[in-house]
Amino acid sequence: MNLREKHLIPNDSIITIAGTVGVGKSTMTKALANALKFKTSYEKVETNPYLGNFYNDFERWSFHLQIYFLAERFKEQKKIFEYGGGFIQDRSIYEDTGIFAKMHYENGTMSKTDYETYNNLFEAMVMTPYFPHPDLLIYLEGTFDEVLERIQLRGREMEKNTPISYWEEMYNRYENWINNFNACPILRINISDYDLMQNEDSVEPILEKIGHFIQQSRRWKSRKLIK
Ligand SMILES: Nc1ncnc2c1ncn2[C@@H]1O[C@H](COP(=O)(O)OP(=O)(O)O)[C@@H](O)[C@H]1O
Ligand SMILES: Nc1ncnc2c1ncn2[C@H]1C[C@H](O)[C@@H](COP(=O)(O)O)O1
Repeated sequence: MNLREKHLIPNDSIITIAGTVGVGKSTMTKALANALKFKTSYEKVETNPYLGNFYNDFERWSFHLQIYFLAERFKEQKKIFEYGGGFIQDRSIYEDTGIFAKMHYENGTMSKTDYETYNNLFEAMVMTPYFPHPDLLIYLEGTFDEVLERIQLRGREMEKNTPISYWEEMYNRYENWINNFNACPILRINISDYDLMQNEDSVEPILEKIGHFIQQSRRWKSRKLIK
């Protein structure tokens, strides 16, 4: 029996990993996909044509970057839908609007008109049959110092050169966002409770929780359909 069967995780599940920059989403995506033999949907950083410019000049590039991310994520959503699930997704589409676009608008680095255009597009895209809401959103959390250390260690120059206050504001916004999030079920995991770098088996307790959560939420959904 494989790990997916052992933990009763349906093979059409869609699991999305959320959390602030550097917290460990890509690393978790890879570990879960390996353990479950699921496909992955990554956020591509190296090939993003706007990201470097954006970090040099938020005001000039924030709208372009949001549109780019939205298009990329929508293509990924479509792919997940066409495959019929069985995916681990590195970052949710909800974070683009709920964290990044909002933060830049509220800080004056995205204009009101651009923000409204972006939000209208987002709403129109999410209201389509191509948009499967995940079975589960895994929210990774740690202390701000841990997150900052990981950003420094990973060493992307554009992120290292960004003021610490930017990461601190994002960290606080994430806390607030997750406390009010209700688009799909959430599993919160503290990054000090596992260590995928030292011990790959530390993913197993997480699989157990995932299985439990998805079983519960699918039962709840089917009861809602019967009613
Ligand atoms: N469980 C972990 N223990 C220690 N370091 C980790 C762990 N997960 C990720 N890291 C490290 O933290 C940094 C950021 O991780 P990454 O997965 O790229 O984060 P994200 O995708 O959330 O930006 C990387 O250098 C990665 O090797
Ligand atoms: N929607 C976004 N707006 C601005 N910046 C974003 C958005 N989504 C991701 N990013 C940035 C943040 C990081 O520099 C890279 C990759 O994020 P990570 O959390 O490391 O996967 O893209």
